[in-house]
Amino acid sequence: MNVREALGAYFIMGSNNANLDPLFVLEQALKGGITLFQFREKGANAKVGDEKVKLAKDMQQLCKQYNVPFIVNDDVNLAINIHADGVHVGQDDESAVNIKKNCPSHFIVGVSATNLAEAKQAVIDGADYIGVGPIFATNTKEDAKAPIGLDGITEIRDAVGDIPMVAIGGIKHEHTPGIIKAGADGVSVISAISQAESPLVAARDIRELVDQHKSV
Ligand SMILES: Cc1ncc(COP(=O)(O)OP(=O)(O)O)c(N)n1
Ligand SMILES: Cc1nc(C(=O)O)sc1CCOP(=O)(O)O
Ligand SMILES: [Mg+2]
Repeated sequence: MNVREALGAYFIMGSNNANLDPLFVLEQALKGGITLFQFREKGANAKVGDEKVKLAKDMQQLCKQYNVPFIVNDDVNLAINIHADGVHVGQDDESAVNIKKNCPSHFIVGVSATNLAEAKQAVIDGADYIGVGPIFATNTKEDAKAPIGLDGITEIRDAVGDIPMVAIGGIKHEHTPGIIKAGADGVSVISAISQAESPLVAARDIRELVDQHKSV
């Protein structure tokens, strides 16, 4: 997998993020052209145990049909057990160093960074990509840090070289050109697609802007 390309239109969702059937929403997003999907099942009433595994597998199957890589948030064991394409971990999750040590080499490990120091450390730890944010204020993640804005993206890009990097937090489709111009390889969204009147149109709008503004 070309990670930088995959980061272009990166959709994240769990059952809590959509008012409609999450599998319907995911299929709409896939039809709209998302390039990567992260299964993030957390928050109040999040599915656990067998129900979580079933939803993950159903979503993974859909992603396979559309040839879109499937990443699991936080839950490294789940990612390994269902043969996901990778895992995304934050500062309070299992360390990238451990995951890299114990997982096959094709397994993609994404790491969150909310500031320059965390971004530099993620590179040292061997992250395959970094997720930087929040760029703007967001209501989707309760424990989100203070927004770093577009300048925050550029500051991190200038310091970390060319590691694949995606921006996250409060992003709407119209932010895409500015985010890519600031130095990110793509945009990562939850509500901009999952809460949209048409997830398909929302995904398509983001994908088109990514394709217009991304140089690779
Ligand atoms: C692409 C991407 N970037 C950042 C995050 C946030 O990860 P984390 O800080 O571990 O927070 P949770 O998502 O686990 O609440 C992400 N999931 N994806
Ligand atoms: C999952 C997540 N991580 C963030 C971070 O800053 O690391 S912000 C965030 C929520 C993104 O949701 P929305 O696109 O609806 O704002
Ligand atoms: Mg996490």
